[in-house]
Amino acid sequence: MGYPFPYAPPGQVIGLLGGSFDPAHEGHAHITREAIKRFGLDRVWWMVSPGNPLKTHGPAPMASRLTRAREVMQHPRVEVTDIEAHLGTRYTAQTLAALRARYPGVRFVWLMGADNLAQFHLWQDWRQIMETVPLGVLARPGQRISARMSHAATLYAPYRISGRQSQLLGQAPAPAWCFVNVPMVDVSSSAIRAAGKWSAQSGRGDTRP
Ligand SMILES: Nc1ncnc2c1ncn2[C@@H]1O[C@H](COP(=O)(O)OP(=O)(O)OP(=O)(O)O)[C@@H](O)[C@H]1O
Ligand SMILES: O=C(O)c1ccc[n+]([C@@H]2O[C@H](COP(=O)([O-])O)[C@@H](O)[C@H]2O)c1
Repeated sequence: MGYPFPYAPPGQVIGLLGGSFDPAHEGHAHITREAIKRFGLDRVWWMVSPGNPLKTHGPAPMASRLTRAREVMQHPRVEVTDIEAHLGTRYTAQTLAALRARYPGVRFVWLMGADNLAQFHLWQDWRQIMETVPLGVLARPGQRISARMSHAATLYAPYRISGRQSQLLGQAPAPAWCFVNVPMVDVSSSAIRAAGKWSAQSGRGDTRP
């Protein structure tokens, strides 16, 4: 399976980090490195989204976001992709169904920052996602409590793997989720945009801190 779909043999554990990446920043790179370590992942694929269904503003063009993401994330075990644009999917449940059909035997783990767990119950078919793939959640500044108190965390409390056992997540049958309290990096794409360091039209910008 070639471009735009990375190769993955059956048995590999692939972390998927979906995001707008508008623009990508050190917070994304940091949680990716932590996820590889803490969840014992073979690889991580960034999936630069054609557009988050819950966000009202349109993101910068895909090409600019991909270019920036590849500058920010350079790691031998990470691929930056625009898979969803090629699959024609926007909703995560649809993306996961398409990927599982294309990669039989590959184990996918959905990765997210704690802010996304707090909102997860608003996603389309979120319970189906939960019942299909393990979920790896990484701490984010100001979001640890809301994530822990969230609807998803409460409903699926019996399926939580403790942070100390995070290495089990990749092989765990769904539903399974794990919150890891990693060191936090206080950066967001919205703060970078608000500081005028990323132009939504062209995607060109200076994202140096
Ligand atoms: N600093 C961070 N710490 C932990 N997780 C993060 C951080 N930044 C982004 N993430 C996570 O990365 C994924 C993609 O995030 P996204 O591309 O929306 O960036 P963002 O900084 O959250 O953007 P915005 O500020 O526009 O909402 C999400 O799961 C999000 O929770
Ligand atoms: O499927 C959904 O309903 C859904 C709702 C909100 C967000 N998502 C996905 O969550 C990921 C993070 O989105 P974002 O915009 O917060 O970076 C990205 O892959 C989105 O497609 C998915």
